[in-house]
Amino acid sequence: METTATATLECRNLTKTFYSTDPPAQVLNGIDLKVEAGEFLVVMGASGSGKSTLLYSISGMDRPTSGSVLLQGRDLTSLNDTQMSQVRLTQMGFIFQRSHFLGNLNIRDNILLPALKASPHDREAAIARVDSLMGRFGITAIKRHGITEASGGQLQRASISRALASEPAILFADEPTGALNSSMSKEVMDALSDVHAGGRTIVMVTHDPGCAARGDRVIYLRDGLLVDSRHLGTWSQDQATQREDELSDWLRNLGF
Ligand SMILES: Nc1ncnc2c1ncn2[C@@H]1O[C@H](COP(=O)(O)OP(=O)(O)OP(=O)(O)O)[C@@H](O)[C@H]1O
Repeated sequence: METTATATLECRNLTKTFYSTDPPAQVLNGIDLKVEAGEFLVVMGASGSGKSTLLYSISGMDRPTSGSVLLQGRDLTSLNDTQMSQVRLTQMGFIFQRSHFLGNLNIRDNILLPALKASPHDREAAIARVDSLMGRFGITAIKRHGITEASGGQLQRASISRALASEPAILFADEPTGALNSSMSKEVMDALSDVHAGGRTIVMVTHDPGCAARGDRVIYLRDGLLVDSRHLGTWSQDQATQREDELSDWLRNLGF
């Protein structure tokens, strides 16, 4: 039976200041957060509140100024760049608002590439995983297509397949539906709900209460501080509207 890799993620007193501006920009001002194994955590807040900076700081894409980040108990801030790259490659998956794919490779080879890099000695297994993921997310029919021949929703599902192909313990998503219309957005969120149901830890930044309603818990940032959070419990499609309405009320009260 397939076991899903999953991990806890914890940050303690996390700060981030960008010194490239004058005056320096203090963007994260001491964030304490624990994401449980298998949890789907959503990060919300007004534009500029520090959501992406938090995501980058806890996923090793950028280094925090101070504080610690523990992935399954291991402090990522103590790793050098090579060690951090290896953790990102083998234990983390990433999805962004716009997927970046190589134009000279078809969709399947784009998905396969990082999986082969993560486990170069296990080519057959990587191919089998990629084909299985493409089937699971409904994109097998376009596997030999070029990047320009896929819709935005298909590309984001390809992006999710690529992120999962190396069997990461945690998936980070930064506005994964930000560039999609509502039906494509639903396709992508259905795929993420499916990933979550499989037990993987997910941390997602979004502006959209409908997407946020998929999570187990939503945290709200203001000026680089975690000012409130809301537990939603397990997602169910039947309660989608109710969950979104409740979240929207909560967000309105927070001034969103
Ligand atoms: N590399 C950088 N150098 C200087 N300032 C930065 C840098 N990256 C982000 N910032 C600043 O940090 C603040 C927070 O940015 P961040 O992208 O984390 O916010 P956000 O909440 O994700 O916003 P949005 O919803 O608009 O994407 C902004 O004021 C931004 O200008």
